[in-house]
Amino acid sequence: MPTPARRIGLLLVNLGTPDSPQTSDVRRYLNEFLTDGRVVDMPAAVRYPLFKGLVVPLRAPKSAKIYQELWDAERGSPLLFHGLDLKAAVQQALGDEYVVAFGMRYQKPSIETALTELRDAAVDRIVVLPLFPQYASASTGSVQEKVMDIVKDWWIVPSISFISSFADEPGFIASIVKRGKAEMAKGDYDHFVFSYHGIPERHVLKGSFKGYCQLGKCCNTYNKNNRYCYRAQCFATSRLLAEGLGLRDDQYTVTFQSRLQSRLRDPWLQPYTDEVLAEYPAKGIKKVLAFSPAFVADCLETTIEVGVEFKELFEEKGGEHWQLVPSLNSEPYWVEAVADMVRAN
Ligand SMILES: C=CC1=C(C)c2cc3[nH]c(cc4nc(cc5[nH]c(cc1n2)c(C)c5CCC(=O)O)C(CCC(=O)O)=C4C)c(C)c3C=C
Ligand SMILES: [Fe+2]
Ligand SMILES: [Fe+2]
Repeated sequence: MPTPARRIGLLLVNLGTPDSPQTSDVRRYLNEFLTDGRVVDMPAAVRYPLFKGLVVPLRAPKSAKIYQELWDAERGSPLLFHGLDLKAAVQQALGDEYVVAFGMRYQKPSIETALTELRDAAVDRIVVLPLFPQYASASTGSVQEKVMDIVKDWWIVPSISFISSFADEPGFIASIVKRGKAEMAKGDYDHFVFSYHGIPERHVLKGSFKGYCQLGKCCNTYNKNNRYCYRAQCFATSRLLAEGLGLRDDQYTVTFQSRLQSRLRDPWLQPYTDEVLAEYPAKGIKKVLAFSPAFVADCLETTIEVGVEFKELFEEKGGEHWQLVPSLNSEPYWVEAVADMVRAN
C-alpha cells in the first residue's frame, strides 16, 4: 500500500530550559527569557541593562543550584525530555498524515529548528500548539510572536493556525482529573490547592477587552469579553477540575506561585500560594493535595517549587502531608487529548 502523503505539520512548543544546570548556561537562558518584552514589559532601553546587567547575574547562580536539584542524571531537564516523549507519542497517535515537531521558546531545540523541520517535510499547513493551557501574553503570546517573526522571512509563508489556549478543553480537564483521582485513591486530604504560575496583575489588565477585566468578580465567568484573560481561564480550569473531582467550592482554593520578586514590588496575581499554605496548619488543614494546572510537563515550577519548597514550608508550619499531583507529561490519555485537539483544529 502506498504511504499517504504527509500534509499537516504540528509544532508543539514549551517555554524553555537551560542546556545544562551550570551557571553559564542558566545565565544564557535567563538572559534570553527575561529580556523578552512580553515577559518583562519595560522599555527595551531599561529592560536590557537592568536584567542583563543586574537581575540575571544575581539570579543565575541561585537558579543553577535549583536546576541541579531538578536535573535528571540521564535525561537532563524534565521539561525537555517530557516534551520529546510527548512529541514521539503524539506523532504515533496522529499517524503519517501529520509531521510533529517540538521546540522551545527559549534556548534549545529552538522554534526555528522545529519550524525548519516542518518546512523540509513539505507540510501544507502548520498547527502551533503552545503547551500552556491558559493564555498569557508572556507565554503563549510570546510563542506566537516568535513563530510569526520567523515565517515572515520565508519565501513561501505557510498557512498557520494557533491553538491559543485549552483551559476548558474536555480532554485536558479529564486527563488532570484522572491524575488527581489516582492520588486521591492513595489517601485522605483536608483540602485541595490549584496553584497556577503567576503573572503581574498589570499583564491581565493590559489584555482586557475594553477594560472588562478589573481583577475582581469579572473573572468568575469565562465569556467572550475575557476569553484571553489568564485569571479567568485559571478559574475556569479550576471550576471544571473541581467538578470532575467531585469537590465542593469550599474544598479547594485557587492560588498563584512563582512570582519574580522585584524591587519594584509590582503586584502579581493573588493569593500567593506560599502565603495561603503557610496559614493552613493553624486552621486545621493538615493534609493537602496540590495541583499545578498551568503546566502540562514537570519542571522547576512543579517538581521543585510545589513538590519540594512548598512541602517544606507547609511542614515547617505544622502541616502533615503535602502531595503534588504529577504533570500529564506523556501519559497515554493526555497524548490522545492532544491528538484530538489537533484533529479538531
Ligand atoms: C505557565 C506558563 C508560564 C507563564 C505565564 C510564565 C510567566 C512568567 N515566568 C516568569 C519568570 C520565570 N519563570 C521561570 C520558569 C518557568 N516558567 C514557566 C512557565 C510560565 N512562565 C515554566 C514552564 C518554567 C520552568 C522552566 C524549566 O526549565 O523547568 C523562571 C526560571 C526559573 C527560575 O530562575 O526561577 C523564571 C525567572 C515571568 C517573569 C513571567 C511573567 C511575566
Ligand atoms: Fe515562568
Ligand atoms: Fe479577567
